[in-house]
Amino acid sequence: MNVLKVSGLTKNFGGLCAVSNVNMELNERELIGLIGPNGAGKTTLFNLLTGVYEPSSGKIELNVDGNMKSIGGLKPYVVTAMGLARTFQNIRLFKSQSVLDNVKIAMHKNIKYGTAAAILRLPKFYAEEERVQREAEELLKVVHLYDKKDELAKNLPYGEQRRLEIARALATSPKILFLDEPAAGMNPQETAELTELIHKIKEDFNLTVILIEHDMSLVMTICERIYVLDYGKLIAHGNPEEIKNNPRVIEAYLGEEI
Ligand SMILES: Nc1ncnc2c1ncn2[C@@H]1O[C@H](COP(=O)(O)OP(=O)(O)OP(=O)(O)O)[C@@H](O)[C@H]1O
Repeated sequence: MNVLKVSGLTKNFGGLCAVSNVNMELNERELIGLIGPNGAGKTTLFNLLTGVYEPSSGKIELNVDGNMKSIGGLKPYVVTAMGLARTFQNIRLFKSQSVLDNVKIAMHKNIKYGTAAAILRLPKFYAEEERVQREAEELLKVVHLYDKKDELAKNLPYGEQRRLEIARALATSPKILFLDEPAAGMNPQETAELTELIHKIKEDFNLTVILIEHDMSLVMTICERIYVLDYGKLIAHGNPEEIKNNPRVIEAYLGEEI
């Protein structure tokens, strides 16, 4: 079943067509790769799908309880509340907050007490705070950061900051998780661990995952389907074997390395 459907999606920046007439379908519990050379339009496509940019034209539809609803042009916080969560190419954390607080802040949309309960410190407030604390700690265990929960985010090594971003995205209870270059800056050992982690969270949280990545070992290991962008246009789509052997993709992006 489609969870997200993209038809004729286009984004122009002045005279530049960064995303051009893209069609794409994401199914339930799929792990999808989005690859292509620098400047191909991958991040722009993520920005369109997650409400950061308004499309110049085309349609983005999300499956909401079995009905496809148009979400193109909705604000990022609305799209997040509908179940789309993402991480960014440039890590965005509250650097001077603790690791645990970073996750708790991301859970705010799920907090179920009102302002009065918070000001008056009603029992509901404490019960809810306890639940948030417990769930945030569980998420930190999932991304193997529980031992670092009291450290400031800025003091974590780069690879751990990327995992914390994933925990923050999971804290919004997504249906679809968008990961923008999750392995950037990681060494091969960290990349291998991340590959396993992404696969595990997809299974455990029943997620559809779409990731932008230049590390082909990660992409070819875990992605079931891959879309390839070049100069804003989709030039190929298929399983890893088909993509590795596609002459157009080899010419535009992969070269002889795969
Ligand atoms: N806000 C913007 N205003 C103008 N041009 C933009 C804007 N954002 C992106 N572009 C241009 O759109 C094109 C696609 O950029 P984008 O960042 O989406 O590519 P990418 O495939 O994610 O690249 P990379 O792999 O280097 O991250 C580039 O030519 C870029 O310069």
